Amino acid sequence: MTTLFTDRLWNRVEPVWNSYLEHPFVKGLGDGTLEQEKFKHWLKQDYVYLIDYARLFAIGSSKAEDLDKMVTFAKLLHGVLDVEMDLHRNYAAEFGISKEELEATEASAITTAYTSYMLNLSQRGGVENVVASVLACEWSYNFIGKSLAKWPGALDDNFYSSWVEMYSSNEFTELAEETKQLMNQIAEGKPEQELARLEEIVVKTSQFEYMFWDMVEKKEDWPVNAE
Ligand SMILES: Cc1ncc(C[n+]2csc(CCO)c2C)c(N)n1
Repeated sequence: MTTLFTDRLWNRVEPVWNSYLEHPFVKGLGDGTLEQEKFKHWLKQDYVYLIDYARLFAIGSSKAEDLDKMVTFAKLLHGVLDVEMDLHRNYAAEFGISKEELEATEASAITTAYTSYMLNLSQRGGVENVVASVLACEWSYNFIGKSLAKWPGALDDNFYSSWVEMYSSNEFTELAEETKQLMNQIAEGKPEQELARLEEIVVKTSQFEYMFWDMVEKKEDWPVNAE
């Protein structure tokens, strides 16, 4: 039996992703104790992150070599803009933050570095770079959601239960599975050197995911106030 490329990736990223579950921000989401000011920082930074993230799918759609892949990217694009970002808009409304205010958030240093890394790779390469760039984000949130959903009380009604519900939902599991399948299709027949290069992208984006959790935990923006 041949191993899937995503199984090989899993072996590399598992230790990094397990570290997310030990991170105070993620633990706070799971046990419902996360400080709301920290969550607000995540909400705003993640909103502007998702705007650039959505562009990645648009790039993927334009670079797709067949209609099937074009449709997959378009579906993923819709998933970000109309499903995932609705979660953010709903939470923002509870905080009294408008859509416009969310959208006007200035991206922090880490948000900028992370989205610029993915956009640069996706603009330079073909669909393989796009899929390698988006994979860890989607799959790791689903991994976190499903892990937290097993924690006692995580799905009981608390401020963060809809977060856990959304990222562990069947709909998001399917989106992550679809992206994994796409990665496996694209990896098929590629030489080892190319597979190793794509693997590095998934490892780096997984590291960026950790940095993002840490940035929101510390409510970081930019290191020096230049107002
Ligand atoms: C920093 C950061 N990383 C990953 C996600 C999760 N995510 C991004 S796109 C997508 C799939 C379709 O919307 C998912 C699950 C996030 N929100 N923020």
